[in-house]
Amino acid sequence: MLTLEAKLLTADAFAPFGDVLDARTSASYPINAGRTQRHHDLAKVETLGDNAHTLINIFVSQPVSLPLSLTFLERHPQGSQAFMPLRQERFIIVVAPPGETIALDEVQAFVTDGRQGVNYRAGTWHAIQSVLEREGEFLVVDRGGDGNNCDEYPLDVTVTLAQ
Ligand SMILES: NC(=O)N[C@@H](O)C(=O)O
Ligand code: NI
Repeated sequence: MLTLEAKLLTADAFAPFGDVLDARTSASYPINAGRTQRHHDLAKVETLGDNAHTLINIFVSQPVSLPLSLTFLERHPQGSQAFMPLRQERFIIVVAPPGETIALDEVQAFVTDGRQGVNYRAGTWHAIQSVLEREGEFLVVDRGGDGNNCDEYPLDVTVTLAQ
């Protein structure tokens, strides 16, 4: 059993796994006669394989309780997957670098602050959507197309919040 304390999410710490989406820290430029700031091209959407195309989805998730017990991580070998909260929900992230196996010492846990989203790059091992405290509504951008795009890796992980 692997026990992890979730750290506050930062772009640097998350860099091996993908991108952090955050309008407070990303560059932007004015459009629409200055009425809008465009935070442009924040993450790389990957859609690989036959008939690959981008999906725009909304996930409505029920909250998880802490400590969070996981029995597997999953990956999407043919595409990235982005989660952006629509109502400033916080969520737990558990990730491991892409690869055919997962080294326990490479598994990391994070918690978002409500204004952050993430984009898992293709192949990054991750826990399924785990929103905290209340029902969460997330814009999700990921890959549609032919073939399998979801592998599971059995792994027992318990996650708490760092005090
Ligand atoms: N299965 C699905 O669409 N969602 C998962 O990939 C997830 O990361 O929540
Ligand atoms: Ni996923």
